[in-house]
Amino acid sequence: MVPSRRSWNLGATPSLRGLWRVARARARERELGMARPAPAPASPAARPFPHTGLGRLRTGRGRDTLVGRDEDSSARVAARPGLAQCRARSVEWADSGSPRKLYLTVQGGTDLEKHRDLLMVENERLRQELQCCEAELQALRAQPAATPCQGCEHVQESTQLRDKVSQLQMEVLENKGMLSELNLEVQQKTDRLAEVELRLKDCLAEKAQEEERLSRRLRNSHETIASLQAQSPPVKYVIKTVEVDSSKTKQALNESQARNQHLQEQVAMQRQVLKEMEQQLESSNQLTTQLRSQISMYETELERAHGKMLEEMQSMEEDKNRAIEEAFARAQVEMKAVHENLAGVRTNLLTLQPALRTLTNDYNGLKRQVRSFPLLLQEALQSVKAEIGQAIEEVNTNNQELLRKYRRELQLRKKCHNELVRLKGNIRVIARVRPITKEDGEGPKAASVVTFDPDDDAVIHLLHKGKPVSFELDKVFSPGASQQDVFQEVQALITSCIDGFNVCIFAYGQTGAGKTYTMEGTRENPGINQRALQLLFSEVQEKAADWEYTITVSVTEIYNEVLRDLLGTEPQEKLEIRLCPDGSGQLYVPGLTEFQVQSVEDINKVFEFGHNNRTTEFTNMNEHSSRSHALLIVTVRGRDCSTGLCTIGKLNLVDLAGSERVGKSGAEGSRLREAQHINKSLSALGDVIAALRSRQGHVPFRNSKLTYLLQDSLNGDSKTLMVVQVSPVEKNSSETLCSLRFAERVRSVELGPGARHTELRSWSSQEHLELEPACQTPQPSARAHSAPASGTSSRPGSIRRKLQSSGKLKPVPV
Ligand SMILES: Nc1ncnc2c1ncn2[C@@H]1O[C@H](COP(=O)(O)OP(=O)(O)OP(=O)(O)O)[C@@H](O)[C@H]1O
Repeated sequence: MVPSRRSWNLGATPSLRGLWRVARARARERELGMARPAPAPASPAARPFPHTGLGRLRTGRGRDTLVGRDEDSSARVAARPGLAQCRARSVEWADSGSPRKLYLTVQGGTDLEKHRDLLMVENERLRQELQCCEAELQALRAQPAATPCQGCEHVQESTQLRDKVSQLQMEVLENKGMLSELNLEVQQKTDRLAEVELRLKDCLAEKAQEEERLSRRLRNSHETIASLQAQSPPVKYVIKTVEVDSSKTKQALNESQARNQHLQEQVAMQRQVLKEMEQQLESSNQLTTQLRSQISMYETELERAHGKMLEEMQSMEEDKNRAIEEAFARAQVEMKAVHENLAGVRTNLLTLQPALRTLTNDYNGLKRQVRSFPLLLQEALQSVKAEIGQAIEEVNTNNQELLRKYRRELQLRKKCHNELVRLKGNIRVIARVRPITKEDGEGPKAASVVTFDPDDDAVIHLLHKGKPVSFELDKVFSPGASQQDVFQEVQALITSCIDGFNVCIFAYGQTGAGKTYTMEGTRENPGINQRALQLLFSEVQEKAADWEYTITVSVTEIYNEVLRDLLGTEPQEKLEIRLCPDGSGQLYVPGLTEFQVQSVEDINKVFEFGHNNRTTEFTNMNEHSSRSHALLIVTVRGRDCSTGLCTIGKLNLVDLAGSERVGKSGAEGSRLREAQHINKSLSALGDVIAALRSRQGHVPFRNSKLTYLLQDSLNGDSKTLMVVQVSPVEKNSSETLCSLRFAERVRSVELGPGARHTELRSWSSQEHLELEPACQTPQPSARAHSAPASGTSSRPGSIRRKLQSSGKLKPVPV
């Protein structure tokens, strides 16, 4: 009979140690518990294997081998092809030199053992399959890396496949771990089973020995009893002994039976344990089956992935080939075209060569020219420069000449115009644009919309709502003009007052446009009023050798259509404008205070006093808005000492109240009433101007106190000048437009040439004055005196008389 050899991979040394431990424990039990002689001790290598009772253990060269002989299982084993197959594999595997392999050949074996063997072999097979899978995986992993990438999509898919493969690999690794755990478990169970089997066999052997011993003793006893019964007298004694022996034997028998019982119980228990273990093995089997199915699933997955990858690679390869073919075809076509072009170019080259030669010659000629060109150019430039310089000089000279002529013409034109104006008696109108102040605010609304003509100082341009509008007046002063500049323009008019002319200068414009600044000015920078009086003083002083002059001053205001005396002791008192009863048609204001001024200090005091009494308010447009029309009336009386010629001139300096749009200024209550009065009187002024312009028979002077008081200045023999004040900012452009339009209308009004008021009589002759019939006007009150709006040859006497009677001809401290 051919000995069959079953082999297991017992895995590790602990399994052997466990077996030896069990064997030792059994021996110790026998020694101590059973008090039976233990089997002869043997070295682990030479000791017979307790479970099989066969074989010996050899250890060497990194592997443990247990060798024995199986005498009866070869037929059974051979009946299992799986086992036969796996045995072949195991041998093969062992030959590969893997360490720690044990080959155990046993005699016989239970079904359980066979089953266990199968499991182990199956485990082994699975492990080997796993290894194969790993190897395949490695190969698959290596393959895509070597494949050239031909497109982003393929790369992505191959990356996905790689991921999938690595995932599968991970799963295989996990399964491997599980399998090795399972192996371990199977190993442990096998150990335990072997241990239990050992114990069971020991027990059975002990029981058989005991039974044999007892039956031998019983047999002996029976023999002894029979021999004793054959003897006569001592039989009794022997019987007795036998009885004694028999009871002892019985006791031993009982004990043996009890022990037997106990051992049988133990065997039953062990069987139970075995059963449980079988069940556990069963479940292990199931688990193994599951794992196998999983592995096969993974394999399928792997195969599919591999197949897909191969397909991908195939398609990529095809794409690559196709692209190469297309590129090749294209390149061929292009090459063909290039060849054709080349042929054409060659032909051209052949024809172009003569032309090239000509061109080269031309080029060389040009090169020579270019080389000499800078020199030529420099020469030409120099001559041109010289010519240009000369021309510029000529033009400049011409320009200068033209400019000079133009300016002279302009002056001449102006002079002629002024003369014309003087002859025609037009009202002269000048405009003054104030600078932008911080009260104007900031932003686009506070931007300037007024521009000037650099060549003509009589023109002003206004940008109103995006449209440019131009105005021509007699003179325009820009914001940079000083008080002195403005005064220079009017001083000729003022000095004519010394010669006996009536002069009226009034400032007109919207509130906050700078009327008061122009007329009164500031303490440091006085306006027309103060400068006019200073000029008059200096002029009369110059003429002092030949002329005697007296200068008197009255200050009045029209507030809410009420005329008030600002130098009087009772400024609230209402004054009236009356017609001179002399029938001359002249006007005078009874009760108006008149101060004779002899020095600049006197003037300052008068102004201060008058200023303090003037009605001003805060408005949205101006912090100190003049709410009234203010009039400074300066009367200059002169007498030529040699001829006795008397002159009387009157200077009316009027600071009109500012027109304002009620809504814009935010006026209400008494302020609203003020504004309404101001606007009413200004519109009355407009009506008067319109009537004068259109030469109407009736001019509505009496419609307001203002026009009534200015009647003499606007109608008749006065020289009148209007200063129209302009705010430059955008938000006031509407008011500026109105003011400038009004100024243009005023400018076109012809009043007729001014008349000089002279008389050959002595101002100092009281009697003469008393005898003057024209001046015999009734005195309205003890202190009331007139300040006629204009003088005539008959008026000076009456004025003087009135002043003398009031005692105010002398300077009065203010
Ligand atoms: N030419 C100028 N240079 C410097 N500041 C000026 C000039 N003109 C006007 N201003 C300033 O503008 C402000 C308004 O001027 P002003 O009071 O003279 O206006 P107004 O026309 O008299 O106003 P209202 O009619 O309300 O009395 C003042 O603060 C004044 O100092």
